[in-house]
Amino acid sequence: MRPLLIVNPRSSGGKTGRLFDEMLTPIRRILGDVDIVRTERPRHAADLSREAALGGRETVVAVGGDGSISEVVNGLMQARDRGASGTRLGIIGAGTGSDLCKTLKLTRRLDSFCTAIASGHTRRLDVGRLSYETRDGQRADAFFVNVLSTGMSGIVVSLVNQSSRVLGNTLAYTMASLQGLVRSRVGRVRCVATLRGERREEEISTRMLGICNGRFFGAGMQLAPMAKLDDGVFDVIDLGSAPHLRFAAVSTGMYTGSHIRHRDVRHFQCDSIELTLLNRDVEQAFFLDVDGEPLGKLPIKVTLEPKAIEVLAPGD
Ligand SMILES: Nc1ncnc2c1ncn2[C@@H]1O[C@H](COP(=O)(O)OP(=O)(O)OP(=O)(O)O)[C@@H](O)[C@H]1O
Repeated sequence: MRPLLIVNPRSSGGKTGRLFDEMLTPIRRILGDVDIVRTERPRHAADLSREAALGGRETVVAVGGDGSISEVVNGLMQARDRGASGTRLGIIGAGTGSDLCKTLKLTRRLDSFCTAIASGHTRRLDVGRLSYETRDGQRADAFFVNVLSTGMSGIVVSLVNQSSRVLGNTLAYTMASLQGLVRSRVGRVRCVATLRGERREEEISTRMLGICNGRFFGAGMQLAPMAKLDDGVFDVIDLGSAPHLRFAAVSTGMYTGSHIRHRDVRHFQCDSIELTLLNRDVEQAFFLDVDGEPLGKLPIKVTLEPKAIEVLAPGD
C-alpha cells in the first residue's frame, strides 16, 4: 500500500503550502507513488492519521512541523487504543522549529527525509499519555512525543501562536520569550511521580517545569540534554523559582544545555507524574506547551507508553 502523506499547508508560515507541488517531484522520485491529503484545520492531521491507521495503512508521513508530527502521533495512538498498532510514522520536516527532527537526528533536507523513509529502517519511540484540563475547565486527553512543559514556556507558546509573525519567526519567538519572562510567576506545584513503582511526592516552587521524552524544544533549546526517546522514562526538569533576572540567566543556558549544572535546576526521572497547581491565582502563567502547541492547563496526569510508536528514522 502506498504511503499516505498528511501535509500541513500552514506549516513554516505557509511555505509548505506554497512549495508542496515543487516538493512532490523529489518525493515521488525517492518514495514512488504516494497518496496525499492536505489538512484543512488544526487537529485535522490527528483525524486523518487515525482513520488511515484504522484502515490498515502501513505508513503515514507527517509533512509539517512539530505540531503536525504530534497531531499524527495522536491519531496513531488513538488507533492503537482501538487495536490498530501496525502503522509506521514517516517524517518530512517542514516546520519552523523541527525540534523532534533534531532529536531523531534527521537531516533537515527533503531528500534526506525521503531517504530515511525509503530505507525502511525503524525505531520505536515512547509516547506520553496526557490527561489535562481545558481552558474552560473540562477534562481532556492527548498524547505527546517530545516535550510537555508548563510555566514560562506555556506563556511563550501561547503568545507565538497568537502573533501574526509578519515580522518573521525569530522575532516572534524573541518577543514572546521576553514577554513570557516578564509575565512568568512562581507556581507551587504538587508533584506525585513514580519510577518503576517507586513513588515520590513533593511540593515544587517553579517558574517552569518540563516533562521530557525528547531533548530539544522551543526551536533548538535543549531542555533535557540527557533525554532519550526510547528509554522508558521521562526526564523531568524544574528550572526553579529564582527572581526574574536570575531565572533569565538560568533559562538562557538551555541554548547549550548548561542550565542542567545550575544550582537552581533540578532533574529527576519518572514513568508517571501528576502535577497540580496549588496557588491557582497564577493559573494564567501555568498553561501547557505540548509538543510546541498551547494546550490547556494543570492539573495533569501523564503516563509513559513504552515504545508505542514505530518511526522511520535512523537508530540512536
Ligand atoms: N489547514 C490548516 N489551517 C490552519 N491551521 C492548521 C491547518 N493545518 C494544521 N494547522 C495548524 O498549524 C499549526 C502549526 O503547524 P506545525 O507545528 O506543523 O508548523 P510550524 O509551527 O511551522 O512548525 P514547528 O512547530 O516545528 O515550529 C498547528 O497548530 C496545526 O494544528
